[in-house]
Amino acid sequence: MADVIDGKKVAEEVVGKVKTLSGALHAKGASRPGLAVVIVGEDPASQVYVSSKSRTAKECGFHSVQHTLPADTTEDELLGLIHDMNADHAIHGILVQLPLPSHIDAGKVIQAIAPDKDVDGFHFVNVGKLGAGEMETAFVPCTPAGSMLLIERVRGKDLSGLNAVVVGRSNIVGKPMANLLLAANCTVTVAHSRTKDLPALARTADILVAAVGRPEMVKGDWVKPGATVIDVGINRIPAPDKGPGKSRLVGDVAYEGAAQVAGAITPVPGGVGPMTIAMLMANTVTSAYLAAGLDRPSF
Ligand SMILES: NC(=O)C1=CN([C@@H]2O[C@H](COP(=O)(O)OP(=O)(O)OC[C@H]3O[C@@H](n4cnc5c(N)ncnc54)[C@H](OP(=O)(O)O)[C@@H]3O)[C@@H](O)[C@H]2O)C=CC1
Ligand SMILES: Nc1nc(=O)c2c([nH]1)NC[C@@H]1CN(c3ccc(C(=O)N[C@@H](CCC(=O)O)C(=O)O)cc3)C=[N+]21
Repeated sequence: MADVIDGKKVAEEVVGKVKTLSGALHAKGASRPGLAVVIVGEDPASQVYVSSKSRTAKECGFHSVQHTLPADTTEDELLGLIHDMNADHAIHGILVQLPLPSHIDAGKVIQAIAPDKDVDGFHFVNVGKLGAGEMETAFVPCTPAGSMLLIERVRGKDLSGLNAVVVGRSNIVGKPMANLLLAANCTVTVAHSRTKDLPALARTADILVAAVGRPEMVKGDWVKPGATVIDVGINRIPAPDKGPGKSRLVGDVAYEGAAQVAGAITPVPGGVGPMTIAMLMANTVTSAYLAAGLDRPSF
């Protein structure tokens, strides 16, 4: 049976480190890290994540601001808010919760965030820095960054020569994940909906990352014995066994089968999800250190 990678525990360790760094910044006379989270509309799933982000930010000793805007907020109003936060010295990190309502151009909004406050790592400046290996000043997207920390916990920091397969090529997970693994000297293959014979490809992976958004798609017989399996998927599916109208959270990996074969595997919940929030805090404290002219902390 695979080792279960406890993302909740590693996330708590990261948050503990952020707390210490945040306190040290205060002791140096610099302003404490400030994180602003913006949510447009009433999507209940988004609200759960957003309140969890705000709670963790406060736990880290951050100045934490949450803007909950009505669903009919115009693009110009949102751009105006971002403009103000870009100029606000108390704010070191800006996160606009995705998805946005369809009348707002999400791409335009993301590119309006100052790159040095873009703690999601979605701005083209940060995308480019990651692609070019400029890691000293880049903000790396939180989910792939957190997944890398989990992989390093299992395999150590030297991943040289390992075969990595990333299933999914989104800008927020798949592509940055592939870039991080490449920067760590893995041989990386990125799979997507047009990939031929995905099960056979997946079986070549020493490190298999599933970021597809399809509940339990990756089966046990897709997994190479001993592989490290990182399940990024967060899918809420009906669970009539728990009662009428009840639901359950599952990943993109069929956990029971995969855990029979893998060397180590992340559970859902309690795997990558908590790491995403922890890395948001890490990016925000990093932004505050860089704004204060201090060395970049490492995680
Ligand atoms: N744990 C966390 O903190 C986070 C979790 N997530 C979760 O991760 C998952 C992925 O998110 P995200 O990257 O935003 O999703 P997207 O929908 O943006 O991307 C999904 C990717 O999977 C590919 N894909 C879809 N179907 C198949 C298939 N049958 N075979 C192979 N590839 C396929 C798509 O291919 P193509 O490009 O060809 O369409 C696409 O590249 C979701 O479950 C999401 O909820 C997301 C962000 C954070
Ligand atoms: N600008 C932006 N940045 C994001 O990082 C971003 C976003 N928009 N939109 C939505 C996705 C999704 N996301 C998650 C964060 C934490 C958990 C998480 O903590 N999950 C818990 C379970 C939570 C539950 O029970 O629902 C776990 O996996 O254990 C999941 C998903 C961040 N996202």
